[in-house]
Amino acid sequence: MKEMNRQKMMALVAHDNMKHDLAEWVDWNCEKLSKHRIVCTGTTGKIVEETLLNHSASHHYEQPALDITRLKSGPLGGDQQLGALIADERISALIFFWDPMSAQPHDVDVKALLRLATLYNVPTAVNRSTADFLISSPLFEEEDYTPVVKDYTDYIQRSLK
Ligand SMILES: O=C(CO)COP(=O)(O)O
Repeated sequence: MKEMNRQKMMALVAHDNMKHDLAEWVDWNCEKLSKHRIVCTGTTGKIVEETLLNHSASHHYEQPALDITRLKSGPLGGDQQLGALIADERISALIFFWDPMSAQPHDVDVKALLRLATLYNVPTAVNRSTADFLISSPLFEEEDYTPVVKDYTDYIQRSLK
């Protein structure tokens, strides 16, 4: 079932060398992000939550109740859990700062996550500039915009000899 656009389900993930970048981006976009539900892989989620809470404390305003779901850590299955949410069409956007300079033990899971995001036409940002474009797009706030998922009926009903 699709999530209501009014409150999106934003998936945020970063590899270890990119977590600092993601934390800065989250800090910068705190007010926009806090309005939405957030789902993260385990360690990323801890940093995202801390960043959002620190932001409101240091800017002296009351943070709206955060809705952050922390999945398992990526290498322990978190990428796959997130992939399952994408396959269920529950993710509105994926911000995934993957590390282009380090091999990951769960590289196949990373690839699978990015593949499903592409398959299900999930708006996906894999670096900060694209994440900036995504979150500042008028379509991001558009309640009626729903990415079209290709119709795979022919594939599902293909005849197998
Ligand atoms: O490995 C990851 C994405 O592939 C991220 O996992 P963590 O957020 O648990 O570090």
